[in-house]
Formats: sequence, structure tokens, C-alpha cells
Amino acid sequence: MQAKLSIIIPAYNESDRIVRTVSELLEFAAANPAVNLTEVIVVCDGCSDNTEEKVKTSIDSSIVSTISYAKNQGKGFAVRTGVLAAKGEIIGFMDADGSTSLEEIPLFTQILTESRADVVIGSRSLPESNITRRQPFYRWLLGKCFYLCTLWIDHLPYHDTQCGFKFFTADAARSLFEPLISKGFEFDIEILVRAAHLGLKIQEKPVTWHNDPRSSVSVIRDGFKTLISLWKFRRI
Ligand SMILES: Nc1nc2c(ncn2[C@@H]2O[C@H](COP(=O)(O)OP(=O)(O)O[C@H]3O[C@H](CO)[C@@H](O)[C@H](O)[C@@H]3O)[C@@H](O)[C@H]2O)c(=O)[nH]1
Repeated sequence: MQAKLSIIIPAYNESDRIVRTVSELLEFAAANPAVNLTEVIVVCDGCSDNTEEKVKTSIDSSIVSTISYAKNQGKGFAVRTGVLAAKGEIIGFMDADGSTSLEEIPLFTQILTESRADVVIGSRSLPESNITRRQPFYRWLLGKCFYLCTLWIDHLPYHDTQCGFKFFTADAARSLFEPLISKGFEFDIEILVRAAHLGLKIQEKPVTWHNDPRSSVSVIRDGFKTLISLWKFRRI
């Protein structure tokens, strides 16, 4: 029997994309015996649209649930909420826009169940990564900046810290997310810093990525905040 897999999908005003993404995930799991998907948690983070209702009315599956709260808190807070509620033996998170191909899920879960890693992160920046539609140049540059800063400050060798496709053993997920202090997009780097401090085994694996140009990320606000956070993470 394959390990039980929980997937967390953080969602902020995703009513246009969430149903397609969840449906594709359910179809993918149903067609892949190597994937034992037992739980999908959509975390609606202060959405002002009808993301949660869309999930509840359009998805007919007992393994899909939602968590919703009134005030927008940020992606890091939302993923943490989902991870701490998850019951699977493997816990992963992915973006609501379905940018990352699901084809990678069997490999990621296999690496974790065979104890070859505690954390597997998706990467758009390895030679084998398959990018079918690129992010704008300034986003690519920001990603490179995070890579160089985490390499320099924390000696972390991961080429794509921000890819929203990361999987964990349940124990690793709890040890990383329980103490998480980041509420925004900087949480991806905090997770990697904490994992390194705890001595967890991390593997970075290539993914297929199709960028959706609709993005809630502000390069100035979120990029600057993430870079500042790197100094803070040195003391965690
Ligand atoms: N819960 C919650 N989710 C959020 C929030 N802001 C964004 N999200 C969710 O985070 C995911 C990515 O956000 P997008 O708006 O699609 O941004 P992107 O530019 O395509 O995302 C890329 O950059 C992000 C920042 O580094 C990455 O987090 C993301 O994985 C991807 O690489 C989506 O599922 C979106 O709903 C928020 O405040 N709260």
C-alpha cells in the first residue's frame, strides 16, 4: 500500500482556476496507482471572491475539504494552516494555478517513502527542468537573486527556492511548519533554512512548469520583504 498523501493548495481569490486545478489533481491520482491521494485541503485565505463556494459546489469528492478565514494572512500562513491540519504520511503543497505538472508527484512521493529524503522540492532552474512558458525576466532575475543570497548567507545550494511544489514526510512537515514565523512568500526560504538547521535530507528535483501570467506577487513588496527576511532567518 502506498503512503497516504495529503495535498495543500493555498488559494487567494482563485475562483477562476481552483476547480480546474483540483479536478486535474483528482483525475491524475485516480489514474495513477502509485499515488495514494487521501486528502486535498484548499486553504482560502481571506478570499473576497467565491473560491470556497466554487470548491464546495463544483467538486464532488469526499477527500477534498476547505479551510477558510476572513482576513488575508499570506501564502506562508495558509500553507502552515493546511499542513498542521493534514493527516497524510506525506504532505505536499502546490499552487492553485496548476503551473507545475502533476507528473512529478509519483517520483516525489517515492523518494520520501523510500527515506531517500525528508523534503523534496520542485525546481524550475535545473538543466532537466522543462519550462513551457517562462516567467517574466524580472521574476526570473529575482529568483536568481534569492538563489545567490541563500547560497551566500545560508550556504543552501538550492537553485529554485520559490517553486510552489514541495513535498515532505509528515514528521518533517510538522517540524518545519509548527515553528514557522513567515506569513508571506518568504516562507519557502524559511522552510529550507529550518530543514538545513535540523539536518533534514533535502532533494531538489526538476519539474515541468507552465507559467500563468496572472500573479498576485509584487516584485517590490514581496521581493524586498523576502530578501530582508534572509537576515532574520540566520537566527532561527
Ligand atoms: N492562501 C494564500 N495563498 C496565496 C496568497 N497569495 C498567493 N497565494 C497563492 O499562492 C499561489 C501562487 O500565487 P500566484 O499569484 O499564482 O503567483 P505566481 O507569481 O504565479 O507564483 C510564483 O511565485 C510565488 C512567489 O515566489 C511562489 O510562491 C509560487 O509558487 C510561484 O513560484 C497561488 O496558489 C495563490 O492562490 C495569499 O495571500 N494567501
